[in-house]
Amino acid sequence: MPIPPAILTPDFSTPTESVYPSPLRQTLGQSVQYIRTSTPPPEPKGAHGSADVTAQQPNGVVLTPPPTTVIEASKRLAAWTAVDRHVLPQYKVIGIGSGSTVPYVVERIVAQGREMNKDRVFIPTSFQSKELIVNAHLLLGDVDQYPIIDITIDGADEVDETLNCIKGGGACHLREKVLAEAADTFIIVADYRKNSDVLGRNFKQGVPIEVAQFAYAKLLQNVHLLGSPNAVLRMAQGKAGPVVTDNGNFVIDAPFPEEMMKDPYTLLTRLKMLTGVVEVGLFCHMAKAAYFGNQDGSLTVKWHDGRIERIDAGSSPVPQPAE
Ligand SMILES: O=C(CO)[C@H](O)[C@H](O)COP(=O)(O)O
Repeated sequence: MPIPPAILTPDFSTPTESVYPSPLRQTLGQSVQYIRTSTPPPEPKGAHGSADVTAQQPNGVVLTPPPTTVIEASKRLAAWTAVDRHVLPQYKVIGIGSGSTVPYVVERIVAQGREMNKDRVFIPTSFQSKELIVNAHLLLGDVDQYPIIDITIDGADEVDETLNCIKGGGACHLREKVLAEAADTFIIVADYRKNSDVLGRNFKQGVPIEVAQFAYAKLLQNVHLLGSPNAVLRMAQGKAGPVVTDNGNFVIDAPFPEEMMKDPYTLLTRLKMLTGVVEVGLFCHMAKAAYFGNQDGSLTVKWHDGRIERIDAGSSPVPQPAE
């Protein structure tokens, strides 16, 4: 096919610096009212949590709407405390997870100030977190530019007593796992509903398994045989057909019996051996700590070495580094 004449004209072939278009979105430091996200709005009823925190920035800019429910307040408490303790000034490459808790992480990072953030780069785990980063006017990078990350902070669907997690409720677990693995420090933030002893007790929908599209029917059969007879292909809402991930794959949700969930590492390795599986939403022994905001405004922090820390209501966020 002949090349259209417009492409051959000199103006189009060699743009110089002065002819590059300016970005359509504002750059770091310009004012913004809200971080826009695809996160659903907080549930309408329920009391405020006792988290005594506001989203007000020093310059008066409000970045996310204040939580209107205990659950939202708990998410924010966990996110803010984890950022205060773990996102240290010397950290320059920061992985941003996905889900409804992560906007509070970004909000708190923005509150560290323009000076602190101006030479940091932020790596997204999904379309959603890319939007969060761009809308907060932070510098966007990718894991292929920055395969070593100082810290990644992410949500979770459920966390057990030894910090194994189910992730992938938002179908982002492939990129989330890559960024968790690439990070020197991986921190989980969540509300109290995610704090569990055994995976699958609270999050009943099953282990999310991202699979190549053409292999899904065969994989469903295999996952049934492996011990999850009720495994299903995740269907989209607002679209006919299955959920398609940011990577163009399908997701199978596979609930397994508690006996199998008590040993998530064995289950993970068995699932990963199935041909056509791209990634499994079981994160085993990856997190350094998990922060849970509680209903009463306190926090529970589970550490990788088995320690469980309690932070009383009203004493957090406290900017005391834990490492
Ligand atoms: O794994 C995820 C997305 O794939 C999320 O981190 C997980 O679903 C938790 O989300 P939320 O913060 O909304 O509870």
